[in-house]
Amino acid sequence: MIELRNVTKRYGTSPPVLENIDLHVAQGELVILIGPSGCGKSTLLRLVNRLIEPTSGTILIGGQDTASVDPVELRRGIGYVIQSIGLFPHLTIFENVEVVPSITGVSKAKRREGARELLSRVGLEPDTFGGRYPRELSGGQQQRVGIARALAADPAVLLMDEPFSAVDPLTRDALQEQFLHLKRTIGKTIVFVTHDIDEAVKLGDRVCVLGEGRVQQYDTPQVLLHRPANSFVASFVGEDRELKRLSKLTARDVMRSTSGSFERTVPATLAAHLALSKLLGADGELGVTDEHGRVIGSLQLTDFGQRA
Ligand SMILES: Nc1ncnc2c1ncn2[C@@H]1O[C@H](COP(=O)(O)OP(=O)(O)OP(=O)(O)O)[C@@H](O)[C@H]1O
Repeated sequence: MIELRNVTKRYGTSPPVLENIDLHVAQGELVILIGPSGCGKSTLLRLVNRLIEPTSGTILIGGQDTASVDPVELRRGIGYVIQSIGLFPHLTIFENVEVVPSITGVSKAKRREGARELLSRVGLEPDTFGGRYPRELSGGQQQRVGIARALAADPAVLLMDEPFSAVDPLTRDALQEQFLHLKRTIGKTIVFVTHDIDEAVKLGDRVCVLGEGRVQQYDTPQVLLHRPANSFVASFVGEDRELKRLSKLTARDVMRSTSGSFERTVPATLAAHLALSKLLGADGELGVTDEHGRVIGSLQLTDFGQRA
């Protein structure tokens, strides 16, 4: 769906920020861009919607070279959500969400219907929030409006630049959960920038680690955490990477199938890192039970290092 072919970007005469980048994002995929500050994450995102132009190389969306599309037209088909939300302060929440549909000539009734639907989807009750102004909303609520606005033009592609980084950890957690749910239902291709590895692991179908102008690794979170491609990635994902990896799995994913009776058991749906914690407090072995309480497997320490 989105393809970068041999893309290089340099600002002025400085060394390239991005050098010979090849990257493919499949239709409906959520790809996370992550890397140290200044490694070119936002630059890569802005190249996709042509807020900036590559020094060399080609960027395709849906097989079409973006250089051949009028930038304004291109951006109309790409939702863009940034950290400093950029809602219009003098417009109501409804009007903010309806900005693009009103430019493209959608009728007022249809616009409002769409805005109501989108606000509900991002967890804002339209009757409560639609008539308010941005200053009357919390940071997290404003961020939700930003997402609703980006979706209002029904773009095939969504670009998100650290959308949740300006809110407190609890709100961020709630936004992430809701966003995951939303993502499953909207079927958009999403490129999402973050500097937070936990967010990357939680949200990404695949994670692209950028550093020193190059793609250091582009893999699923599981592979990234279990088999970092080099020391740069290993140090970036952190010493606790195996625990992070387990947090994405359940007891069912790591158990060996067996029946029998066990003194201590955990449910199959328990996150694997929590099952490990229980195992460390138990003596040797744990049973794993299904939703009816039947033993379907067992866990030993050696089961936790196997899978990626
Ligand atoms: N318009 C510009 N002119 C010159 N240099 C720029 C410009 N925009 C970005 N840069 C430089 O390019 C590099 C990459 O910037 P970019 O914003 O893409 O990084 P980033 O990975 O998104 O960083 P952060 O995580 O800190 O937001 C930085 O060294 C930055 O100073």
